[in-house]
Amino acid sequence: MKFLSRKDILLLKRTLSYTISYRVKLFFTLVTVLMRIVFDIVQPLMWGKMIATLFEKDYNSVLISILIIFVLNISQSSIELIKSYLFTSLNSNITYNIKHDIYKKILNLPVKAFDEMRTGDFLSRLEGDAISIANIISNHFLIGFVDILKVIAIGITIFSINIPLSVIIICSFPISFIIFIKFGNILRKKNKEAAQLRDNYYSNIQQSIQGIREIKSLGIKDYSYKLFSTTSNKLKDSTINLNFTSVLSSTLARAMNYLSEAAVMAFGIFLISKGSLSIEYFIAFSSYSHNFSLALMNITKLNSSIQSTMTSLERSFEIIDDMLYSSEKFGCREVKEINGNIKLENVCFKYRDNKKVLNMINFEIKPNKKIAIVGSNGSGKTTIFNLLLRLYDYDSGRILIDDIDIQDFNEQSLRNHISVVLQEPFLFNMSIKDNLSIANLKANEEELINACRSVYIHDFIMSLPEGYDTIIGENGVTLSGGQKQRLAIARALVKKSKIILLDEATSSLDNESQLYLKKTIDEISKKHTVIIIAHKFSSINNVDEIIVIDEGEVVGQDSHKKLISNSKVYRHLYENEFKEFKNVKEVI
Ligand SMILES: Nc1ncnc2c1ncn2[C@@H]1O[C@H](COP(=O)(O)OP(=O)(O)OP(=O)(O)O)[C@@H](O)[C@H]1O
Repeated sequence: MKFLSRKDILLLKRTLSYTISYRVKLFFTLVTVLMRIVFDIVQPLMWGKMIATLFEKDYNSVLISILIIFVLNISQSSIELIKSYLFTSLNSNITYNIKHDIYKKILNLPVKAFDEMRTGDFLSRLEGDAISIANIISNHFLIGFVDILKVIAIGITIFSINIPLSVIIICSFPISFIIFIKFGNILRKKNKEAAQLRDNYYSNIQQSIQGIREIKSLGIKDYSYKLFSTTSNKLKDSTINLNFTSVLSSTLARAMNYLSEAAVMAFGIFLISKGSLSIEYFIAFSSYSHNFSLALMNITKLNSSIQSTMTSLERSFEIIDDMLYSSEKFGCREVKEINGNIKLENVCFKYRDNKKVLNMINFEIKPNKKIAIVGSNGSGKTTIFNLLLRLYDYDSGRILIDDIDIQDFNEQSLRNHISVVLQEPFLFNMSIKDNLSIANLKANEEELINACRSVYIHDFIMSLPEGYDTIIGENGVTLSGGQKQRLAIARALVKKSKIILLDEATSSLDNESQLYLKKTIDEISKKHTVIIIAHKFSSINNVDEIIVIDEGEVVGQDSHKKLISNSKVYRHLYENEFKEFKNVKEVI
């Protein structure tokens, strides 16, 4: 047998803290609950009284009783309506708050968390688990509290009517208690399994939607459908199994209740025949005994119900309370303006406990310079960007911007001064104007247009029917790769970032786009420090300097001319690209 552990109780306390902001609503909910209990006690007495007066042929009293029962029923329904509204409102508000807390934490999680967890895991916690927590409060705590009050109130009433009959009802309690304790552990385990299957299910859907182009072009729709069927089938079976187990435990406990209710009936009729119990009280008692054993059963079930939802609690609070990953930490220095000088001193970094990805990286980039980083695949170029953006924290060394350690910058300062433009930039499913101004809500129309002119995309935007108000589809599907990159650079300009990091698109750009991008980089580097991860040598012939990375180390920093004669690695990379180009020409 397993009861709630200390950790579980702490989690439940944390859950209860969500009701604090709704204490007025909670108070009125409890008032309606108390009123409902009063009705539950008065009504059976009225029925008993009515039937007793019917036997006595006192029709006036029968009519009065019917009227009272009618008024009671109407009042009870009205109270029930208010109670339902309050319950739903409490439940929805708490779910809303929990979801907010989870979402806020997700935004503050380090990027490492997203490397290790799947998007579906987050969705599953945000959707499935948050709702379960709110259910714990309304369905378990509140209804549990109601049942305790019911047991006390009805218990006092039935014991005052007849003690032996009341003892018979109570006899079923220990057995149903054992049933629920046993099932509680099983349900907790089954719930954990269901939560994992729900994670898989959400991850699978998210991957399929995100990778729909690959699924279609690879011709693997059947495979994707099969994967979906398998995960959703497993989730369906697990949900059916979970619900069946839950209903089975209630049914077994109910069977015990029916047994005690039958015993009450038999013994009650025996007492009536002996003249030691009136019909009026017997009728009232029968109704009480049903309500009483139902409430008693719910109390005994409380442990197993809570056990079964503990998994959701654990999973949600793992995120909310930073138990899986601590939130990102930034310095508190607000740096308003920077010149754009970047210095890396002895920087070492590894992603996990594997080999070093960057080893003793040292270089300096002066303000308003245009620098290219080159190196073979996996040499660590993107990782340098990741560290500059503080998406990951380096293990040793220092990164300085204008001689200030980037760990001292507060989040806003760092994010404002550095922008990154990825190979496939993410554009939001909204107008071009909104996509630009999302980075700086204070920017006026002129600033947006100037930014677009600098990246040579203004004329293209104006050629669109809706101009700057044109909605671009999710991920900017209506734009070409080059247009997306230029728009993303314009966004960085609107943001007024002094440092722009650009991961050049490898092969997706046509010649015209490449030319525009080159012109864009020339233009923006007059006022910004620009670092480009270059995948093609053709695009770096007019940069100020080139940094060569090899297996996580800087093996050269100079102009193209000097590197060609001094750096073996650079020469090798250059010749390789030239060789590939020649091979392609030969094939053509
Ligand atoms: N999130 C990550 N978790 C673990 N290892 C990673 C992660 N990102 C990159 N790596 C590893 O770090 C190394 C450097 O990767 P990085 O992306 O910085 O290389 P790159 O030079 O930008 O490569 P490419 O030219 O192919 O884009 C690689 O071995 C890669 O497998």
